[in-house]
Amino acid sequence: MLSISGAHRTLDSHTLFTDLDLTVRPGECGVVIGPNGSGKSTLLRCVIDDDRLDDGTIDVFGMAPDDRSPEFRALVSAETGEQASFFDLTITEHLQLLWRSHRMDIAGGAVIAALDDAGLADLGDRFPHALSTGQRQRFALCAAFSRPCSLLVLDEPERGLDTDGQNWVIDRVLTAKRSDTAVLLATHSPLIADAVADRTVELGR
Ligand SMILES: Nc1ncnc2c1ncn2[C@@H]1O[C@H](COP(=O)(O)OP(=O)(O)OP(=O)(O)O)[C@@H](O)[C@H]1O
Repeated sequence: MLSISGAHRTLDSHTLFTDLDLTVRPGECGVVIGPNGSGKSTLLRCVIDDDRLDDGTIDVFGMAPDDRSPEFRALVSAETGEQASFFDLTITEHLQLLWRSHRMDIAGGAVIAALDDAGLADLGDRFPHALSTGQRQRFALCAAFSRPCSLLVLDEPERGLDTDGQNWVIDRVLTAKRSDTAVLLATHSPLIADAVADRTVELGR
């Protein structure tokens, strides 16, 4: 379970959120909405230990956010638009590397099937820098969706995606929920929010 309690964060003397509580149980999706600059990414960054609350607590399946901890990183799969890539590895090789790190079986056609599911079946031999914006986003999400986790954190997964791509995101989030993954998602897409949210937090009000 993800439990955010009494969360407070001020940046440059501007309070982004205060006394914020949010609980997301396994199989549920918490959606964070609000205008540009309202603090959605900041909240998600606090959950994955890219930023720290000024006050309050975050509990991720019994752990405080700690990106130095292999146990914490095993719990959380995040796509926040800041993925680095190797210049000379194809997207298939990136996925194989990620899956090996999580002790997943890369034999057989599972990697190809995951790329196919993301609409990238014909692009497995491409380098990430040779993909379009939407294709790169599909690849980043494919990586986040395909590795095991207890909490999936997605920051504006709709970035660069066409309507088919947004429906794919919805499908993947609903699949994650069915497998008892907790999902925390920030979005500007009413299509995605309405389809997946069990509870919604609105920032900037
Ligand atoms: N590293 C930083 N240092 C100072 N201010 C920052 C930093 N990162 C973000 N901010 C500011 O914090 C506020 C919240 O930013 P954040 O990215 O969390 O908003 P957001 O709701 O995700 O916005 P968007 O919808 O545009 O993605 C903004 O005013 C932003 O300029």
